[in-house]
Amino acid sequence: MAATARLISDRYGKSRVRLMRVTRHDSHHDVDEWNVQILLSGDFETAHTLGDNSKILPTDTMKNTVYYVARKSTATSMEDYAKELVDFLLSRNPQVSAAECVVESSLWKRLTVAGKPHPTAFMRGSDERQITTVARKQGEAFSISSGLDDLTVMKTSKSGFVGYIKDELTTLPPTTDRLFATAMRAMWTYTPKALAAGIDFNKVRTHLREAMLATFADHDSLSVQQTLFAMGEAALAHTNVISEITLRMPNKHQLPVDMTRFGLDNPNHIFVPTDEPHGTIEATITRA
Ligand SMILES: O=c1[nH]c(=O)c2[nH]c(=O)[nH]c2[nH]1
Repeated sequence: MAATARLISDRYGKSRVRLMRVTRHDSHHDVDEWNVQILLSGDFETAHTLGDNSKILPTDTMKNTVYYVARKSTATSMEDYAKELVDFLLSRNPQVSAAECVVESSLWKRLTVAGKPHPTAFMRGSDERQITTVARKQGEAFSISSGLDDLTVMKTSKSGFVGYIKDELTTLPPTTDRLFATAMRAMWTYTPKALAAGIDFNKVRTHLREAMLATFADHDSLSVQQTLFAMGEAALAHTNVISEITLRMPNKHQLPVDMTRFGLDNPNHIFVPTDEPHGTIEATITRA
């Protein structure tokens, strides 16, 4: 019988493989909590069309590989760990043409006990997650994007929004003094040149995060769009190891409460925090 359908693209793998890594130094321990996804592309057509699994590495084996490579690895960054995982899978599986690994790291902070950081006790940090996507095709170089998500920040000054389109559906009042709250996502792409030369991924991440947060705090914001661009510009100005950055900043509106009903004024004092609906502002920024 003639085929009635054709496979255009496919990949498969394991998602949400959770891993806690404890690095034991004599004086203290360090912990990393990672959520790993690994996806493979390659010669898998007959698995889809004929049910032939002879070229299929089971996703269960991929899950085991995540733990195996973590046990063997001495990588101090999730980027370097992900490179090892991708290389391990590519080198043992000629049927695989490309592998992509995404690692998301949750924050654990050292517990403070009697005013001192505890060497072996930790507290879950904020919702912020650190992210990396590491991919490689057989015989080619790595491509790596890293970033963070759900970094929730707010500023209570230097934010306004005026001069926008007004039509018969406009109800938003203009303001030169509002709260600006967001849970930002930022993903930046490393240049091939920097990747070939070697990168201290943890150091770059710390510095980019600080540069963006400093801009967020001090920027005289005429809109989320303008501040987002300024933050991306600051990140690019900070280091030449990245070529572009994509920022997404939901506008977590804080609505001033109408107090006139109670005979009170409200000089930007009492707000209702809202999660939804929220504005979504995103942009990708590169060097001019
Ligand atoms: O900074 C903002 N950008 C917008 O596009 C927008 N739209 C809106 O209703 N409020 C805001 N604020």
